[in-house]
Amino acid sequence: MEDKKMTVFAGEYLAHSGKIAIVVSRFNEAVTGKLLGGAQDMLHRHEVNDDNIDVVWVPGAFEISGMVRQLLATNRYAGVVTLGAVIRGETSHYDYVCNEVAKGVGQLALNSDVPVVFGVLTTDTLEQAQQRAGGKAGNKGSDVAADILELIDLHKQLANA
Ligand SMILES: Nc1c(NC[C@H](O)[C@H](O)[C@H](O)CO)[nH]c(=O)[nH]c1=O
Ligand SMILES: CC(=O)[C@@H](O)COP(=O)(O)O
Repeated sequence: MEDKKMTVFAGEYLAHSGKIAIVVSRFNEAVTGKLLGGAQDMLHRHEVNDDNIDVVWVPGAFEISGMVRQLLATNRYAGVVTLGAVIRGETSHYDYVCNEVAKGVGQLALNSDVPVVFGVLTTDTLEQAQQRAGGKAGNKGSDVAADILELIDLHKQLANA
């Protein structure tokens, strides 16, 4: 998949303006680990080095929102990436987890001056998740890492307007 054209200044900007946090859930780690790798690879390719990337693991997608809230409160980050994989099981638990993580991350993104992106897979099957974590449907982690860089760029432009 061709990379979206990005402003390479992001790496330089981050060096002076903050870091990027990646909150990733451990549940379905075989999938979320690949999302993380995709996100890190995308950031590296846009000159964001590991000194400016903080990776925070949480048990499951339900815990992502609370951790994002804590990280935003530090005022240390120029952007926050969330990564997870919620895969439907036998019960309605899937629906509750999906609803809460989507609602929580959405509210945080809406109420924060720092961009927050949603990279949590919500799939019916493991195969669907695998396809979106480096399979034939691409890598959602890579996609949202590109999105956070674009948003950081936009926020910088707004701040300088
Ligand atoms: N079933 C999945 C979960 N469930 C766990 C919750 O996210 C949470 O960690 C637990 O309820 C304790 O609060 N989490 C996922 O990320 N993906 C799933 O498929
Ligand atoms: C998304 C979930 O919580 C799900 O994986 C749990 O599986 P089950 O509904 O079979 O308990």
